[in-house]
Amino acid sequence: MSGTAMRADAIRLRGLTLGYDRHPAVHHLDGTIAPGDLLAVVGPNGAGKSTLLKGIVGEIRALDGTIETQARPGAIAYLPQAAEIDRSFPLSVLDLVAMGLWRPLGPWRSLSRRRGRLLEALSAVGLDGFEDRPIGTLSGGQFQRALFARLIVQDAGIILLDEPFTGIDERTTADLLALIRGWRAEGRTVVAALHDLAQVRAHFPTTLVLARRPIAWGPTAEVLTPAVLARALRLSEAWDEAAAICRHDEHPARPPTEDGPAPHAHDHLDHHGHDHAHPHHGAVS
Ligand SMILES: Nc1ncnc2c1ncn2[C@@H]1O[C@H](COP(=O)(O)OP(=O)(O)OP(=O)(O)O)[C@@H](O)[C@H]1O
Repeated sequence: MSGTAMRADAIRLRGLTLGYDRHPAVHHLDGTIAPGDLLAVVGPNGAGKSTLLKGIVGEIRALDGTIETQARPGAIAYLPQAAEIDRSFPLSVLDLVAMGLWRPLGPWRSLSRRRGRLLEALSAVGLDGFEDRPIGTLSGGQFQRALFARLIVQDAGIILLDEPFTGIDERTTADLLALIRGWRAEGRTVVAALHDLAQVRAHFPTTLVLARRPIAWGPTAEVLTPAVLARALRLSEAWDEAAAICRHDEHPARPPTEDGPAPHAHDHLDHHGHDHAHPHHGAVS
């Protein structure tokens, strides 16, 4: 980690639809993730949280709309859900952390001159002396610490975390949350998909509630209300998995912008909800 102040770039979502095989998983996303924000993305299972993070990092392409950021390639770091990471690969902890340097150095450059920086990152996550351990021998918490060390050496302005604390013990979670606070203090933007709402309330100043589309986005205390959460659950349950893509002019919503968030955006139900307020379902050709 450079330790110096960073100027992360804003991430602008405009009429964004993301999905798989032409079926939207999340749609009608409009808004701006401000530089230096610490944003929690919450919502029921299957609400589209992981899909949004994958869209921002460029792992999947937008089916409609755009994601705009001035961030250069490599300036966005991404921690996938633990279940998506193969730990059987025969890597040492140091090799794993060194993968954070691939973008700037390329995979075959000598790491010997960087060893100090890698060891420093391991020390920052409480893994002193673990550098030669095969990753398959680490506990879940230790492995997550090693992945955070990889994020540290990646030194990105924007950091996306997909359920970073699921299945992780309290002590490790507290240590990793402290690292995240440090990243924010350095001016980095952090976006995390999370399930623990108490944790969100305690540590994340801004929240986006997703239920296949944004239900609310703004200051956490204003957004995480029982009414918003009930609505997210209801809309998520009513989602039609086989739906095609909507035209983006079907959903005039007041998005959060740099001028100020819209914590109660989307005060209408759509065709995926119960009242079928938008009966058309035009596929985008
Ligand atoms: N690779 C894929 N191929 C097809 N559909 C997918 C794929 N990945 C996710 N989906 C679908 O997209 C929808 C949104 O899934 P996503 O993983 O983004 O939700 P989530 O909010 O992260 O859920 P969870 O909290 O359970 O992790 C779901 O219906 C899911 O089945």
